[in-house]
Amino acid sequence: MEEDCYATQLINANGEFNRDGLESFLKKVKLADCGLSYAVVAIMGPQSSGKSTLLNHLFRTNFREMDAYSGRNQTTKGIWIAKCIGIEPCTIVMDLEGTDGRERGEDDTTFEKRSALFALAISDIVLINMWCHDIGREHAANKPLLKTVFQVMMRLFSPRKTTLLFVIRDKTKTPLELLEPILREDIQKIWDAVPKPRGHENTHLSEFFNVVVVALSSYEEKEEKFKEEVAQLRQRFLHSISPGGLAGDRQGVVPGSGFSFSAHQIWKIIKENKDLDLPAHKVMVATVRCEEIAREKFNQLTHDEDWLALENAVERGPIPGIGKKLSSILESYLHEYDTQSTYFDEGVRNAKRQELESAILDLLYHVYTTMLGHLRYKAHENFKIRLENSLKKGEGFASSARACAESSIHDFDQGCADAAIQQAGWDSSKAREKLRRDIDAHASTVCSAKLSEIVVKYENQLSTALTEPVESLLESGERDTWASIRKLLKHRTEVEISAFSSAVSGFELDKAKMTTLVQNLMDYARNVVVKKAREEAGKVLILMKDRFSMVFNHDTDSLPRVWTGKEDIRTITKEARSASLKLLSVMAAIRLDEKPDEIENILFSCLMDGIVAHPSSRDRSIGTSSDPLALSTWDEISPEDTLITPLQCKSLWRQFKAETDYTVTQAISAREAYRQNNSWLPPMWAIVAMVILGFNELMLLLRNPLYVLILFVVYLLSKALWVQLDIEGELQRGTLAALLSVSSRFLPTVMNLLRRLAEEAQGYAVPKAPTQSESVVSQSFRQQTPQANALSSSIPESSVSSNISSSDDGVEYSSPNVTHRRTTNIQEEEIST
Ligand SMILES: Nc1nc2c(ncn2[C@@H]2O[C@H](COP(=O)(O)OP(=O)(O)OP(=O)(O)O)[C@@H](O)[C@H]2O)c(=O)[nH]1
Repeated sequence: MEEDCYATQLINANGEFNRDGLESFLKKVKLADCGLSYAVVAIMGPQSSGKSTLLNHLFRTNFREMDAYSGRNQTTKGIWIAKCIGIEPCTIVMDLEGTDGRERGEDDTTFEKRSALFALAISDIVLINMWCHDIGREHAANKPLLKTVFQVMMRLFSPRKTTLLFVIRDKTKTPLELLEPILREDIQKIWDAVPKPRGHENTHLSEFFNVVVVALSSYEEKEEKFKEEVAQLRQRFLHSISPGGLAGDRQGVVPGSGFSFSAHQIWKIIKENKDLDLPAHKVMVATVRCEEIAREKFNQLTHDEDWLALENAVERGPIPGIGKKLSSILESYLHEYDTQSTYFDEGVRNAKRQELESAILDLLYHVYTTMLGHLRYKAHENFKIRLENSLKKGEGFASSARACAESSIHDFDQGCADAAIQQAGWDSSKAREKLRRDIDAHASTVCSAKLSEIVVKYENQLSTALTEPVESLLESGERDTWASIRKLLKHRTEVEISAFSSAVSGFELDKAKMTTLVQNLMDYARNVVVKKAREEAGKVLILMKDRFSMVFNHDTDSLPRVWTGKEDIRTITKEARSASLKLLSVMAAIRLDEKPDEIENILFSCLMDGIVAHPSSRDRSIGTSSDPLALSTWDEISPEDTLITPLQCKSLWRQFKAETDYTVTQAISAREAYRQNNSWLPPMWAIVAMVILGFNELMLLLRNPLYVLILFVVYLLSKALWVQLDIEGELQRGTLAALLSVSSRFLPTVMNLLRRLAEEAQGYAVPKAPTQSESVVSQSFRQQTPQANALSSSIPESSVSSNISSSDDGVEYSSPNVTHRRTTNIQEEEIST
C-alpha cells in the first residue's frame, strides 16, 4: 500500500492557522518521534508556475495541480503542508500560495511577505520557482519575490543560513553554466538593494543563504526529460540534513514535538507584525514544550497505577524498600522527560527538569512523611516493649532505657535510610527528634511509675516497722519512751533508706533527686510516728485508766492483788496515778528532736503534788499566771509537736481522777470488810476483863466434876450448833446479819437436833443428813447466778468461800469484797473496750 503524504492546509487564504490540522498531520507523520532529525522544505514562486506539479513529482505528494486545459487560475490558496514520500529523514514540504497572482492584486503583497517570512523562519530549504525566460529581465516576476525574501530575512535577526534553491523552469538551450552567473548577479543586485539593519550593512548574502541553482526542462513539452531531471534533483533531498547536505545550518530548528507550537507562534508573531527573534523564539518554544512535557509526565505519574497502589499501601502501614520504589518511579518519569525534551534548549530543558523533579518530589514527600510516621510509631512501640522486657529481667532502669532508646532510634534511622529517596535529600531529623522526645517522655513516665512503686513499697515497710512498736512504746509510757522511739525511728529509717538506695541505684538519679527522695522517705517515717502518736494521744484517758488499773490491781509480781487489809492503799493509789501521769506526760508532746522539756515535772508538780489537783481549785487556777497548766502551749514544744495542751492535761487528769476514785473507794471498802470479817474474837481488853471478873466462877467449875461434865455436854451441844448453824460463816458476813440469820434458824436447828437424838435413842436407823456446812456450800454453789459464777472464778478461791453465802430464802448476796471484784471486773471490761 502506497504511503500517504497527508496533505493538509496549514494556513488558509484568510491567514488563519490550522493548529488542529497541523497537530493531526504531525501525529500521522510521527514528527515528535523524529527529534531534530527532520527537514522542512518550502516552495515559493509566481502563481501557476508549476510549483505543485514540481513538488508532486519531486516528493510524490498530491498537492492540487491546475488542470492544463482549464487555464491559468490560482489553485493553491494559503499554505499547504505534506510529507515527502520516500525521503529520509522525515521531510515536510510546504506549498505556498503563488505570488504575483492576478486574483489577489496589489493587496496580496502582505500575504506574500507573511508567507515568505513564515517559510524562511521554519524551512531548511526554500525552493524558488522561476521561469527561465525571467533571468536577466528587468521586470521579471521573481524580482519582487526575491526582494520580499531578502527584506523579511532581515527581520529574523538571525544569522541562520537557509538554502535558496532556485529552480529554473522551462530551461532553454542556453546552458545553465551561462544562466547561473546572470541569475546570481540578479540576486546580488536585489540583495544589495535591500535595506539592512544596523550592523548588517556590509553583511554578505552568503552569510544568510546558500544559493543553489538547478534548471528543469518544461514539464509540458519535455515531460520525460522533466521527470528525469526531477528524479536527479530528488536525490539531493535524501539525507539533506546530514553534513554537506542540501539543508542549511539548521540553527533555529526546533524538535519535532515542538514543531506545531513553534510554527503556530511564528505565524502569530508574523501576523501581529512583530519582529521575529528566532533565538528567543527557540527558547520560548523550548520553554513551552518542556513545560508541556513536564506537565504531561507529572499527570501521568498522578495516574500511575504503581504509584497509586504505593500511596494507598503506605496509609495502611510501613512498606519495606519504599525509598527504592519511589526513586524508581521518579527516575522513570524523569527519564521519559529527558527523552522527550532532549532536543530542546539545554538551559530550558534542565530548568524544567528541575521543576518537574521538584514537583514529583513534593508529591512523593507525603508518602515519605507518612512512612516516617509509621517508622516513628513502630520505633516508639518497640522501645516500650524492649524497656518492659528489660526491666522484667531485672536490669537497671537507666541503662535499660538508654540501650532500648539507642536500639529503637537505630531501627528508626535504618528505616529512614530505607525510605529515603536518593535524589531528594529529605531531612528526617525532625521526626527523629520527635521520636527522641516521645521515648524520653515514655521513659520518664515509666521511671516515675517505677520509682513511685519502690517509694510506696519502702513507705509501707517503714509504716509496718514503726507503727506497732511505736504504739507499744507509747503505751508503755516509760521515762525513756521517746528516746526509744527516736532510736527506733533512726534505726528503721537508716535500714529502709539503705535498702531504698540500693533499689533505686539502677535509676542513676542525680544527687538532688536522690536527696529529695531520701528526705521524703525520712519525712514519711517521721510522719508515721507523729500520726501514731496523735492517734495514741486521742485515747490517752483510756490508756491512763488502763495503766492505773494495771498498777492498782496488780502487785509487784504482776499477780492480781487481794485486799487483805495489809496493803497501803494510799501508796498504791499514788503509784498507780504516778504511772498514769507519766503516761500522760509521755503522750503530751512529740519529742523527736531530742530537746529537753519540763512537761513531766510540771505535770507531777501541778497534778500529783496537788497544786491544781482538786476540782475546787480549778476556777482559781485557770487564768492565773502562776498555774503552768493554764496555758494552751508548752514552753519548749512547738504547736506542731504538741499532742495534748497543758489545759487539756489538766482536764484529762480531773476526768481520770473522777473515774478512778471509785476504784480506790471500792478497794478501801474491800479492805475494811476483810478486816472485819477476820476479827470475830472480842477485843483483848474484853477477854482480860472476862478472865478477871469470872475467875471465881471458873475456879468453881474446875473444883466440881459435875459442872465439868455439864460444861463438856454444853460445849458439845454448842459445838454441834456452831457447826450446824455455820456461825463462823455467818459472822464473816457481818455481826448483825449473822445474828439475824442464826436467830432465825436457831430454834428449827435445835428441834431438829433433839429429834434426831430422840430417834437415835429409840433405835431408828436415821439416814445420815448432810452436814450443815456441806449443805450450805452446795446450796450456795447451786444458787449462784452466772454472774456470780463469773465473779467467783475471777477472784481467789479463799475469797469465794468467805464472801459468798446464801440466805434462807435462797437469794445470793455479796459481801463488800464481792462488790469490789465486780467493780474491778467492770473496769477491766472498760479498759479492754
Ligand atoms: N510551461 C510549463 N508549464 C508547466 C510546467 N509544469 C506545469 N505546467 C503547467 O502549469 C500549470 C500550473 O501548474 P501548477 O502546478 O498548478 O502551478 P502552480 O504554480 O502550482 O499554480 P498555483 O498553485 O495556482 O500558483 C498547469 O497547467 C501545468 O500543466 C512546466 O514545467 N512548464
